[in-house]
Amino acid sequence: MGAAEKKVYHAKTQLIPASMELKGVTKEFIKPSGEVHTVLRNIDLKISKGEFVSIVGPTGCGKSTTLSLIAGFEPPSQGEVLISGEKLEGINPRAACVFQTENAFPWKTVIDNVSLGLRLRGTNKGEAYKEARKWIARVGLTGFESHYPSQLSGGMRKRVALAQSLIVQPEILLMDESFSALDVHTRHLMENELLRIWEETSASVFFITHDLEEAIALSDRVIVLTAGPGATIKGDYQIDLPRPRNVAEISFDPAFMKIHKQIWEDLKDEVMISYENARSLK
Ligand SMILES: Nc1ncnc2c1ncn2[C@@H]1O[C@H](COP(=O)(O)OP(=O)(O)OP(=O)(O)O)[C@@H](O)[C@H]1O
Repeated sequence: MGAAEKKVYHAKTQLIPASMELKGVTKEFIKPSGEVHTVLRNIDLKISKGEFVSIVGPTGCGKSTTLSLIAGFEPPSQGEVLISGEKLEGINPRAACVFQTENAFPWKTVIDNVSLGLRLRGTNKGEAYKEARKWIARVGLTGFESHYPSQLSGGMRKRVALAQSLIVQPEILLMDESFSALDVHTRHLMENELLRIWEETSASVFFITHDLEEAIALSDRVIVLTAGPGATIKGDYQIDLPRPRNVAEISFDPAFMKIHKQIWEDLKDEVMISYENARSLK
């Protein structure tokens, strides 16, 4: 992205209302002992329409909890979650999720799995199948419409999961370690596939990963959470690497290495704190 374009991009993020926003969000859980466990403390985070934002942080710091708040699976204990400026109450209808585990129903064929979201929204079978075929083609699965998930590889099942989520044209795509179970080559293929499809849509993506390289390679911004309990945002990094990107190659770019070093300095400290906390509990 050139300097002029970058300026426009920043102006855009200021002018367009955030697609999703966490405003002063604290999340507490009650432990079985009755004790209050504060997971997130006073989080302020805005993600613009069309932005690709990844979140990294030590294990157990609250990344999935943040995703659950945006999805509306959990309400905040304090503060609010805004979706396109409106306070979220209950499940977020504008979001679709892709988790690490399989999304597809094993007893349904690829086309029935992919068309399901539209069928549940009342689209007739013919129309839903027509749209599903388009999405199956977009994720490179033409010819596999009648296969069952067990007849596909792990990477192909991830493609089904992507098509399943994207067919309903969500404004927000929530991804929780979606590719972490894949071998590195399939993972790079899927990451490139995701970027290609994302660039054709205006969806905002909130992506959880343990892998800092993956976060940088994919994202417009990388958020670093502190070690819990009571995690806060430690860093919010703009990733000004050119697009389109090839995730398998971008890590050789000197600009990539520079930002990686910078973010890792932040992340490393939190990983050490988390490790010390876990050791002191033993
Ligand atoms: N429903 C719940 N009830 C009680 N505690 C919970 C609940 N969900 C999450 N937690 C706690 O909140 C903390 C943060 O969990 P979360 O899964 O959000 O972390 P994470 O950063 O996604 O972890 P990981 O990197 O290991 O996937 C953990 O201590 C977890 O035990």
